Amino acid sequence: MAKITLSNLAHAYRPNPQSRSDFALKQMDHVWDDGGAYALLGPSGCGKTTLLNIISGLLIPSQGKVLFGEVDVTRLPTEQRNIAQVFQFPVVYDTMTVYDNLAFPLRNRGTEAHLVDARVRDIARMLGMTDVLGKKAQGLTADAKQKISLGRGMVREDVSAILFDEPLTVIDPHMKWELRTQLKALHREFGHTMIYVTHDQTEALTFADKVVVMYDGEVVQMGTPADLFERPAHTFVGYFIGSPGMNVLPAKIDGASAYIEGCQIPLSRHYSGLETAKTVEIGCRPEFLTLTDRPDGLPVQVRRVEDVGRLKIVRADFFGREVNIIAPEGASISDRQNRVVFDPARINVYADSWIVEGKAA
Ligand SMILES: Nc1ncnc2c1ncn2[C@@H]1O[C@H](COP(=O)(O)OP(=O)(O)OP(=O)(O)O)[C@@H](O)[C@H]1O
Repeated sequence: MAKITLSNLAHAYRPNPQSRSDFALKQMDHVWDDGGAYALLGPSGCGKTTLLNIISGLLIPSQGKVLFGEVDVTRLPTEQRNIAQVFQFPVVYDTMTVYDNLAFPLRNRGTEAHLVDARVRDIARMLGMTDVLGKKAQGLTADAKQKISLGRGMVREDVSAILFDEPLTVIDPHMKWELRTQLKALHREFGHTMIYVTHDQTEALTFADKVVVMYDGEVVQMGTPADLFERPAHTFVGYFIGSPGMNVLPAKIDGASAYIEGCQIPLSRHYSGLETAKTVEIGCRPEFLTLTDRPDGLPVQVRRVEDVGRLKIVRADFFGREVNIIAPEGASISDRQNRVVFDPARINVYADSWIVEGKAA
């Protein structure tokens, strides 16, 4: 296992990149902890695969270095990087038994038979595959085959990192939850450094200790699921994480107050120096807006209420913009509730899409 350092790293597919927009991966500096579980999360085309390919050795970056521990691997081919990889589609030998498939990476390295046996049985137990160890892979379902691929990825203890590229794509929806849970348990038990690429926020948030959110070739935030929820560093993280995402509204800020169409919204922190920003916005998650009939709330018009079981999502018009408000399951929503109140402690301020810290008010 190894710490992974990305130093001054950037990549352009075109030769002689001139401007920032020529880079599919914009310059980044990160250190990922030894034994950490990281998810690379972002929409299609944001650069996840480019970054993963640089880490796995499929791609040599146009700039910067990749270190595994203290070793510079930037130009080493994949087979010399001591990594395991799990892809979108199962990579298994159909004519071999499940046992032999799982044992393959260890036998390939000359591991002693009794150690192979112990490890294969351990992995099979964690994956719930003990009963099928003697069966040929041929004839197993796609789910079961992908479980074998996951197991093969995890079977070696001495890899620097395990890279997962959207590994649950072929898995039936009801099995996804189970496999995510198993992967998390495998990580807890074996402590590998893991990097998991996905565009699915649920997968990223349940699997990773740290989620690396990418947008337009850039890492816009690396944080725990709680960081991403509570303090999105960029408005994109606010939109992308959460269902529905954060409400982002243009506002004027004066000290510890935000103003929208002249209406005051109190803030819990004091802000200054925003005059030079091209855009100033406040962000507040639907969970921290309350629909009310209190006269001190701001005017809002309910357009639609979606009952999603555990809660209700209220879609409302707020000065010509849609805002989403989450109401409790049992809340009855009437015409009299035509006001909204923001929780001051849960409002973030953004200048040119990036969060502004502010000072204690
Ligand atoms: N071989 C290539 N040659 C030129 N441009 C490429 C190449 N591969 C990717 N790109 C471009 O680089 C950018 C990042 O692509 P990348 O595949 O890394 O994104 P991604 O986040 O993995 O997307 P997806 O989830 O769709 O796989 C995109 O604009 C893409 O068009």
